[in-house]
Amino acid sequence: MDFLRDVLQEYGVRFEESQIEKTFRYLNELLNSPHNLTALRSLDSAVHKNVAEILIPLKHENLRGSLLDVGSGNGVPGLILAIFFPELKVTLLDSKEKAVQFLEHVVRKLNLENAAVVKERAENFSREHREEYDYATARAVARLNTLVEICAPAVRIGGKLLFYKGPSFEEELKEARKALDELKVELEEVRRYTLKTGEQRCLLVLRKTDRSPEKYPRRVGIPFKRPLL
Ligand SMILES: C[S@@+](CC[C@H](N)C(=O)[O-])C[C@H]1O[C@@H](n2cnc3c(N)ncnc32)[C@H](O)[C@@H]1O
Repeated sequence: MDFLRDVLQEYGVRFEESQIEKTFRYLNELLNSPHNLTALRSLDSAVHKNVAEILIPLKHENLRGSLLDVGSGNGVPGLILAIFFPELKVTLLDSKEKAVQFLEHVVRKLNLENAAVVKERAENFSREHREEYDYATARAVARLNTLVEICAPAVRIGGKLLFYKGPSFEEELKEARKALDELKVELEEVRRYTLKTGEQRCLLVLRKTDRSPEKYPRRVGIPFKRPLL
């Protein structure tokens, strides 16, 4: 736990002791999970990539309201955000059974009252929950044009989409022009940062400016197979 505390302090992330304890329990569950839900094998890299990477670009914010994490998988970023922003109500969405089982197990073990797990495809969920959420988040789920299509319809006008990306984000932004335009989303800010591991990361902050047309998202699989270009 000291290592986790030290790393977050080095990055200037503020925390309470109970959040460190919950995060440590989560990381242990993840690294010992029989479901093989992470490529990370050491606590060291998990602290940087699954915790610090998520909190660094949000360290000056106090997120509150409702948040939909699309393709939560091993719980990143949704579970971490639920731990560090207790005033957020987080929906952890994934379509895979083994991810959902793991997420439900961790939510129960950590007694995380502000997180709920849903097994569904994002294309269906966003269509059924139009304009409901203050935030949508995702990491390592799809390219930006696909993400915008499957996430934006669930976000309210004025709400934000927060996407964690690597150095290829500029190319993805160019490719997503049509998707942003069609789904009524604008790029607000790019928060770039470097992890102590040397990796360059960024958080794309986008804002929804108007209702997304009813025809989006298209049916399951199409935003991935035929992304808006
Ligand atoms: C590579 S994992 C990333 C997990 C986590 N977000 C992270 O950053 O480590 C991608 C996850 O997205 C989920 N996923 C992909 N497409 C999806 C969709 N259309 N609807 C719901 N979940 C989806 C997959 O089941 C998988 O668990």
